[in-house]
Amino acid sequence: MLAKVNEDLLKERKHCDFNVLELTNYLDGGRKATEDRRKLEARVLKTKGLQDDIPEEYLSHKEKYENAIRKAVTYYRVIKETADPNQSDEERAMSSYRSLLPSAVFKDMSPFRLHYSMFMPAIIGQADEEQKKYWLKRAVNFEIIGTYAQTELGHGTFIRGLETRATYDPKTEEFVLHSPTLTSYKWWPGSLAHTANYCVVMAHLFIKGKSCGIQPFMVQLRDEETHLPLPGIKLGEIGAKLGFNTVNNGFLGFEHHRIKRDRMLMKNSQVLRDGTFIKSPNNKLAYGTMVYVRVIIVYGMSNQLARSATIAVRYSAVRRQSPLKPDEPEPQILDYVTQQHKLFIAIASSHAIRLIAQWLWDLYTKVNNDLKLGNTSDLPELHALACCLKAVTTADTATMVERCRMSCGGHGYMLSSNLPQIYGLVTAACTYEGENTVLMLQTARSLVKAWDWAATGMPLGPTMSYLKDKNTGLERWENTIDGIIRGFRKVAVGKISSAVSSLKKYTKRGLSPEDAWNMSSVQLVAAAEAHCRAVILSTYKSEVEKTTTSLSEPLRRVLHQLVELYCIYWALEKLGDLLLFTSISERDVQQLQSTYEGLLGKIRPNAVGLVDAFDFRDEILNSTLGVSDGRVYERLMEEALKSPLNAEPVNQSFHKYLKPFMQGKL
Ligand SMILES: CCCCCCCCCCCCCCCCCCCCCC(=O)SCCNC(=O)CCNC(=O)[C@H](O)C(C)(C)COP(=O)(O)OP(=O)(O)OC[C@H]1O[C@@H](n2cnc3c(N)ncnc32)[C@H](O)[C@@H]1OP(=O)(O)O
Ligand SMILES: Cc1cc2nc3c(=O)[nH]c(=O)nc-3n(C[C@H](O)[C@H](O)[C@H](O)COP(=O)(O)OP(=O)(O)OC[C@H]3O[C@@H](n4cnc5c(N)ncnc54)[C@H](O)[C@@H]3O)c2cc1C
Repeated sequence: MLAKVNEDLLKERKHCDFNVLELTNYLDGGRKATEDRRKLEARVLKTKGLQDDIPEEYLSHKEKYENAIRKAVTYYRVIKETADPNQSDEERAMSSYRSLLPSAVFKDMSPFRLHYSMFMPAIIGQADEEQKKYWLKRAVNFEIIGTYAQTELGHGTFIRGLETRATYDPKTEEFVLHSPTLTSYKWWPGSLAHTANYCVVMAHLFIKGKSCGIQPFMVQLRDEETHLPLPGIKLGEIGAKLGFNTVNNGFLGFEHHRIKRDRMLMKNSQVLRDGTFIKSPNNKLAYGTMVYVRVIIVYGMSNQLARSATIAVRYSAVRRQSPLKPDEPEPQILDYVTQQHKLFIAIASSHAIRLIAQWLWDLYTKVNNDLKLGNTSDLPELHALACCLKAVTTADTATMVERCRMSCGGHGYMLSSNLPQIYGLVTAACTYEGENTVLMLQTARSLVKAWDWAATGMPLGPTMSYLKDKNTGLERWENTIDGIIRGFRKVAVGKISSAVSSLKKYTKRGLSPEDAWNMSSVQLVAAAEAHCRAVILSTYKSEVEKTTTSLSEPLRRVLHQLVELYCIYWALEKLGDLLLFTSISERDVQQLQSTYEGLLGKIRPNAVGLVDAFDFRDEILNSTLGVSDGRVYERLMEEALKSPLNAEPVNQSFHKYLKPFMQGKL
């Protein structure tokens, strides 16, 4: 017998005034894409062995890892079997980044995540053609499992400060890898501890006593048969963390470990047999894997935010609490406007971030194609954008996921809601792949440069060209989306101008450029954020306009409402900035506030439809609160009963401790 669907959810679905499937197709990129995704999900998720007998949270640290490996091999075997035979190795390596299927299998994260997210991208971006052909085939077929080891115990951010040495020995045509200090131990790489047997290691290359910068090396870590670490290689796990507990983050030290010359990945720089070093056309190309991951992280954020919003909105439609009016039944908590304020921005942000991610991916692809032709001119703009978009979208997502969790009250605190685990995953993204403040300062560096170029009439990249408009006069504020976008650009111009003035002020006082930079860095980060917000708002709006022309009128209307909600939300959030740098008036603000409240009311009847359209299977949500049938209380009880403590009516600790304690015998 089919389980009954919660009445409130049924009603919500009836009231939705747009076609939910049409939105799903739009989000997937077409009807066929939805069908293919659903088919793949159905096929993979019916595989035996992907489910947990005991919820992951009740396992020990060691059992969690072993269980994750058990599921990972089953999962990736099916993924291998379902791969499109017409795809090249490179396409197969890059095809997984949008899929949320792993979320259905791992409540935390796959211990093979780094193999896909960094190891294979590093081969593609750093290996020469011959190396790529060899290593990628082995990696795609899972003959080897790899990771990317860059961060050390002593340095994560400052890559040039990495201490692991690769010294070239021309006599034997080998590199000698060595970790001279405790702080030079690699520390953090996912899969490194007990999973990976190969690794791309970033190390400081020395030839004849001369530094040749940080370079990538393909290093075998473990014997392919016994899985024992090779001589001269020390490996281990770094211990329990806030999240990522099935990712197997590890440490790695080298003791004069020798590898052949052809193990340096030589797409960009090369070392010839006699030790001649051929420099890369641009020394930042060795950082290319990081740029790729920053781009896909943005995409990942939109997915994780969509998952969290789905859980919280469905729960809010089912949960009833405190009568609004005396003598009336308790309303669904989704009827509280404060609840709508917490949740609808998460839906809108997921849409905004998804479109930005696609746009950034297109730019990344273009710049990479240019690099193949030797043209590096757009690399700085891509780097500046990837840095600030990674930082702002991860920070916003972490804030909003946490807000989704809190919006579910006490039940949101349960691991069975999955919101705490999603928070654990997304807050990590604020740190990994470039700590957010550090990345914002990279964008600020480009903005300061662009500011000077604008002053001398030099051409600027498309996303910074608005800096040419140095008109500091306060033009009339316009309470429209375009007016808000112009306002945010004004804020960015104002903040960059202030930061540049601050740099000048401190250097005039005799500070070195570095100290002046450090003193101005709070303002520089604020300027980078303002620029990033202006880019996000304008891109979200223009991408929605570009991509919705063939959609039905009701769907277009709802997608435009989300754009409007998003822009006004941020205008109200950043009111102080707008008051400082634009001519917005109190009356304009009151009007924006009331439009915002009106928008919450317009979106309210479609809220469940909007999250249903993300089309997450229950397995992918993996949440007692987000279930599509809304039977939240039944699920909470079912999950509670799985607690190992409920297996016996009296726990042994009663006899051992409680009873003697209460009887004064202990
Ligand atoms: C998809 C769905 C999945 C669903 C699953 C659900 C999951 C939940 C959701 C998540 C989904 C996602 C999935 C992924 C998962 C991954 C797992 C974890 C992976 C974590 C891996 C790591 O964590 S791995 C280590 C990363 N570790 C860093 O990230 C170090 C930062 N540190 C630097 O990156 C440099 O240290 C730093 C600061 C630039 C200074 O570098 P530096 O000192 O050498 O450079 P300077 O500052 O002096 O700058 C000198 C000039 O270089 C220019 N420039 C600098 N970088 C450049 C570059 N890259 N490209 C071009 N140009 C560049 C700059 O703009 C200057 O240009 P100019 O001179 O013209 O001004
Ligand atoms: C879950 C997770 C997974 C990871 N996976 C991997 C992996 O697979 N491979 C890998 O190589 N690494 C990995 N890392 C490491 C990660 O890339 C680094 O932790 C990250 O780059 C930050 O470096 P850090 O830890 O040295 O922080 P620090 O740089 O020490 O940051 C500490 C503080 O110092 C500030 N700070 C540092 N430098 C500056 C500056 N120049 N200006 C202003 N403020 C500054 C930062 O803003 C921050 O507030 C992972 C990390 C995490 C958390």
